[in-house]
Amino acid sequence: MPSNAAHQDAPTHSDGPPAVDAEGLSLTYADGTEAVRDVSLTIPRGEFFGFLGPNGAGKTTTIKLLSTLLAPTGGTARINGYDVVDERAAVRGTVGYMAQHISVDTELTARENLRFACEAYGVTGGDRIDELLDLVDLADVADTPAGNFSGGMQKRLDAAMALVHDPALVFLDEPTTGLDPKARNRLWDYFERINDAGTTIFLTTQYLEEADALCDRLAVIRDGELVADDSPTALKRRVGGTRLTIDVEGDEQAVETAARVARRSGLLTDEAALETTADGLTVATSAPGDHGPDLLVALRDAGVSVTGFDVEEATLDDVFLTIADEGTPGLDAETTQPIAATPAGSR
Ligand SMILES: Nc1ncnc2c1ncn2[C@@H]1O[C@H](COP(=O)(O)OP(=O)(O)OP(=O)(O)O)[C@@H](O)[C@H]1O
Repeated sequence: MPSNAAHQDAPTHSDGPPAVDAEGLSLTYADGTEAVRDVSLTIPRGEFFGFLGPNGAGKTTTIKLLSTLLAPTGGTARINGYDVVDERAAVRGTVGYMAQHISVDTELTARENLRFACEAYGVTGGDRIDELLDLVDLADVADTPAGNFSGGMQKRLDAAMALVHDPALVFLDEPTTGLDPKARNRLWDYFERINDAGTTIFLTTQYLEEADALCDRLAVIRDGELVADDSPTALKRRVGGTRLTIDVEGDEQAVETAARVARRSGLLTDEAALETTADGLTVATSAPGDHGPDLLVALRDAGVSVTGFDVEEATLDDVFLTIADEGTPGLDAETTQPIAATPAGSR
């Protein structure tokens, strides 16, 4: 536990005020760049929250505002109940920050790096170090210089260093960029373990697959403004959720017959979008279970011969691409600006 008195006020990570409660948060840099504009966001304790957006959208600036590294030029934010301007020390006692760039000292061993982080946070007692080494699977190499570690091991050590004071909320700024899939998967496990233990996680990532696998909720920022805020499933539903593809035997007329049967079957809910293709039909729907099998039976009963059937789940990539192509259909009624497709490149 941290020595910080403010943190000790919070009985457990799951109790108390929201982890993040921001209202109209804004930051304009000295050169006039409006990096964060009027961002309002509430993150309940214990949530695994994903913050997405293209390069330069304002993700890191938002994290810096929420972790008190920058002071807002507008709006307010409370972190675990503490104000980011008036109670900076208290906020810092309740948050951990894993920055984009690895901050481990490669000359020091894993244990020495953690000891150093403990000193920086004023944390006493060695138990926490062993616990963290175990948690990130570095106990066996605790006394090896971090310079001998792989990139993934250094990232794991870096993450452990952000946790020495047992923060209620941890910011992970693109923690897996540049790692191979195996190392990334290991870090995912670790982040899930931290979250399962009650720590709120605020993750920025360039990998939509990562956001999809880990996050309870996602917000998307573009040009400093929030343009979407929902669960991954809800975001996918809003761009069609699942796509059924049904191929039928015969010519254009057979396809038209199939479409007519499907429309009249009473099986398609209002939100389902049916389109004809050269080979048959596609149905974009958020409730595939309600349509698929019964629809096939209805077609067969009407004498339509089905030659192929496929079900494809929408991905977050579809969400991003749809937003880029069409503006922000259904994502946020008040939004006027589309966001770009998956951000590429790294710092
Ligand atoms: N110190 C600074 N002074 C002026 N402008 C800045 C400064 N830091 C960042 N910016 C600008 O603010 C905007 C938001 O930058 P920020 O780093 O928050 O974006 P980001 O979403 O984290 O991007 P990335 O994915 O590339 O890390 C960008 O236009 C960036 O160029």
